[in-house]
Amino acid sequence: MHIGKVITLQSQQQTQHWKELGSYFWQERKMLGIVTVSGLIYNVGMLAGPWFDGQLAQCLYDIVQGKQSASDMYRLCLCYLATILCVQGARYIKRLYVRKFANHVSLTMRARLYQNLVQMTRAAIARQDTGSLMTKIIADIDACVEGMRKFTTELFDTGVVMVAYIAMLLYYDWRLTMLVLLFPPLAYLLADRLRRHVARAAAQSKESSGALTDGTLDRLRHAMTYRIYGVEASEDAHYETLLTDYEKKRIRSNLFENALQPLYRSIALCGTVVILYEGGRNVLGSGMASWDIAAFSTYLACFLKLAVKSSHAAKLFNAVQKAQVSWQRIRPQLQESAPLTEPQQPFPADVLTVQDVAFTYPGTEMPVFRNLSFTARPGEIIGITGPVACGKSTLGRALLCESPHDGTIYFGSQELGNGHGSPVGIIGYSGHSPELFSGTIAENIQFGCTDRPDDFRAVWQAVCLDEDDLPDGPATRIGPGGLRLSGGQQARVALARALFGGCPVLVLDDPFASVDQKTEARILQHLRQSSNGRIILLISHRLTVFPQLDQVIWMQPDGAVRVADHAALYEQCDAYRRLYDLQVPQSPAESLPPLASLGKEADSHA
Ligand SMILES: Nc1ncnc2c1ncn2[C@@H]1O[C@H](COP(=O)(O)OP(=O)(O)OP(=O)(O)O)[C@@H](O)[C@H]1O
Repeated sequence: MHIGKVITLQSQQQTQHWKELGSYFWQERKMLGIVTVSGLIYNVGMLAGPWFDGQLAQCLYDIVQGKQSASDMYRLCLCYLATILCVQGARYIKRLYVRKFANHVSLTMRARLYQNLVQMTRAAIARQDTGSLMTKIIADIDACVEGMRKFTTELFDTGVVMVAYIAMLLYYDWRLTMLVLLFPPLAYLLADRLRRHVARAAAQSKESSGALTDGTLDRLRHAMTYRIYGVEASEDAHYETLLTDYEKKRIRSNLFENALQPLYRSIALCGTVVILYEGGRNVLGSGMASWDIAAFSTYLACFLKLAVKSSHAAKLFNAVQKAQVSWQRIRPQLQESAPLTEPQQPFPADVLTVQDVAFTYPGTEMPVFRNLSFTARPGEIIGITGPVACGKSTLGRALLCESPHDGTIYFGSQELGNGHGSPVGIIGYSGHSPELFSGTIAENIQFGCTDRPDDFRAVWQAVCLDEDDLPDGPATRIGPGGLRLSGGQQARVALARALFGGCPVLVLDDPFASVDQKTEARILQHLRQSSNGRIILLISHRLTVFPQLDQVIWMQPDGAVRVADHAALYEQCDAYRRLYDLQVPQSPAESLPPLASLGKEADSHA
């Protein structure tokens, strides 16, 4: 009963696989219609070749015997030529449309893959080696499409034509045909035996190619580090190992793929010996049938073509097997993905409510933090801090809801998605890496929001970029990854982009790590003045400005969290007090003016 269920489930899955694969054929049905018509003309027309060969041989014999003249031969040649032109024309159309079909399928698959990859969560991306992931998936798509192309081509070039050839052979001598047709199945049998090895060799070659891509990227990315630490030689030796492994596996895979073809062909061609003997007897009148030279010639030509075709069929099995293996691997990446949601801008300011949130990394037991509850009102700035590796960045990323967490996070009355990302346009994020694009500073800041040029100046000033000596101001080109800017400038451009984005909640992970304390205080003052009700969650190691914040989340290495304002935390939490005093020894908490009053001061100056 149990086994029965398993088999039913497997066959249902198999049917689903074929349905999904079949949908690609169905999408291209118009092209496949043209392929079918031209394929039938071409393949049925292929029978004309052996027939004309036989007729020409017979005509030559008759001319020698004086039964026919040279003009008969010319007429026959002209007919042959016209038939070849028609057949080859149909072949050209068929090939052209099979290629077009394969290209369309490849593009559809790549577009789906792209949609799925860009919608992968950060956690899922982090679990994969991007180099080998891309190499494997693209190679799998190519193998799958190649299998579909070969299948479509060979369905006509091999399938239809073989049926036609067999019919013709049977017509000439059915007993001899039954005998010689024993050989091609032997070639299939061998191909079937070897196909698993072929697929395995191809998979190993692909894996090795992925490892080599990763190795190359790693060697390039960390070239300077390897040089500084004197490990270049050992890294090069490791790279050499990868290269050798790739070479071995590639050769093995190529051997399996190409060297078997002549073997299949030789086996299929063994029937020729039998035809030469038995066919000769037929012509001499002592065989199983009575033949003239035309019949002998046509039969032999027909069989040779059939044998060559049957060796193609063996190769086709390998291609289809490879395509099946590739399809199973890429299928999850090719599922129809939800369309990307358009950002619903602007989301009005609202309250952020975090209730009993805990986060545990997949594969680990202990939560990085637990029981986190707080409410942030519009305009509030909330500091997040704690000892090294206590989970500050993890909390920042958890608020983006890309990985599943316990508890709930609400913005106003809307619950933010748990594990599939919060709706676009609510939470803005600026992480450790500035992720700048080559282009101008303005293009980086206005990224995705080019339709709001007026707000640009306010953001430019808020991050103190107006105080920097930039050669072309906002039009300064920053080079790939922003390499022409200092670390502090890169951090401020990334911050400006997050501010310009207009999300009502901003998570800023250590945005002031590369700026001096004066600039940090000034930026914070600007943020407060121009908040427009935006909630800012500020992750930082530096506590200098924390007395000015509305709330502080203190994270402990054991996963416990405390939420209070600076004064209360300073009073009640020894670890927080010690850290704060270490950084700001001479200034007790009360001595700093609250940030709200700084805003008012600035207003009154204005
Ligand atoms: N992808 C991950 N999978 C498993 N554990 C992780 C992952 N990322 C981080 N961690 C672990 O989670 C803990 C918190 O890391 P996190 O980067 O959030 O700390 P942090 O407080 O931001 O660190 P820092 O003070 O260095 O900025 C660390 O113990 C870290 O090893």
